[in-house]
Amino acid sequence: MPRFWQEPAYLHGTKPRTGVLVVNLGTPAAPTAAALRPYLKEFLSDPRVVEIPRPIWWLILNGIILRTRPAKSAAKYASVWTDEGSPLKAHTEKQAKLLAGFFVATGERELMVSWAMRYGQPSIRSRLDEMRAAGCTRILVIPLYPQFAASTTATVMDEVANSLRHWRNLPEIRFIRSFGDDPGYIKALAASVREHWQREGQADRLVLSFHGIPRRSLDLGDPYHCECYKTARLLGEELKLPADRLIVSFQSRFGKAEWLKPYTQPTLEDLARNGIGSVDVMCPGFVSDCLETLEEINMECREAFLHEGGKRFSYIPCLNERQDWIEALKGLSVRHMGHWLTEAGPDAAALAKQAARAREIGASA
Ligand SMILES: C=CC1=C(C)c2cc3[nH]c(cc4nc(cc5[nH]c(cc1n2)c(C)c5CCC(=O)O)C(CCC(=O)O)=C4C)c(C)c3C=C
Ligand SMILES: [Fe+2]
Ligand SMILES: [Fe+2]
Repeated sequence: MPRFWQEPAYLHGTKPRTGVLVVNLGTPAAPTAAALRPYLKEFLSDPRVVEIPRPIWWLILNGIILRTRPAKSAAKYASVWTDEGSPLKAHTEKQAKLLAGFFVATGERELMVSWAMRYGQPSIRSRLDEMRAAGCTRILVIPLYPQFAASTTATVMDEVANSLRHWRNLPEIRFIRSFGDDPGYIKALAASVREHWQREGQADRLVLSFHGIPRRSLDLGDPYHCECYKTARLLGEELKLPADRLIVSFQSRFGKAEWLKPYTQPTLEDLARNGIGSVDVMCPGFVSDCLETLEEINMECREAFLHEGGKRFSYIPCLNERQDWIEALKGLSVRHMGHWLTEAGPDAAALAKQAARAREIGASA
């Protein structure tokens, strides 16, 4: 009988390899209209991102948006592009490498840490394939969105499931659903605010600007809005900041429909008009600086605030490569991996039996 079956190492009692995949939104390959078009097409074709019925949305997307937006967005991307490429990509890659370093430092050498983008490259599917080739039988997926939204976190879950449709022998999979109330994440945010205050002094208001979603998503039950407010409350408590000094707003409105309010830019303009001279602005819904923070907040919103009479606009960067944040990410990963770090695969015995049976009947396991 030909030996067309193969026993993987984990059937012989070796601890299975575990993969940790951090995933961010995605970004164009270059700050050009030609690179923006396929990125925006993939992103905005996702029915979780734009919920307008398909024939109508297809016409709007292809007939209007993909003709006009790529050039406009490319100019914005060009204003924040770095020698390392897109800021979002550069930060995500560094965060994954630092996380891997933390695991090596604490002796978890069997862990494979990788990063992917939900839209664009490197794709989730290609990274999962690499993990399979490396022998990972357990995979923890960490969408880098602190607050859950169907248009972000759930799309990562969709894409992981889609990718696994092409596998036969599936790994164990876990997702970190959200971490907007994780004490490590909140403490890292609070530390970055305190350090900023020490350097630059405290402004009249601390504005927390989160990425928006359509108002309709909230009405249909999306928990994102509540999770943003929870993060804001916990951060305010950690900073012992009186409630009237803290303002929550939502940025990056897309399209004509109503989105979560209050909108960030009009909020900042109102503050300036009402005599609030200085603001500290931070974006806790993004763990990596990107177009939406560096250009929309630190350029467009800064200009709008100063134009309306504001005196000092101070942007507090995202957590990026802060050590306390990477430690928080490690803590989150370890808690979610649970017994994976200490026990052999729970189904190793069952798989061994299955392989023996397959050998008996001459089938492929
Ligand atoms: C942090 C969470 C995010 C949510 C929620 C979100 C929802 C959402 N976004 C769009 C449309 C666009 N977003 C764009 C950029 C962008 N969005 C996020 C994060 C969230 N989006 C990030 C991190 C980025 C920056 C990417 C980068 O490369 O730096 C863009 C592209 C830029 C542009 O043309 O303006 C669009 C478009 C929708 C429709 C939506 C929810 C329904
Ligand atoms: Fe977005
Ligand atoms: Fe934007």
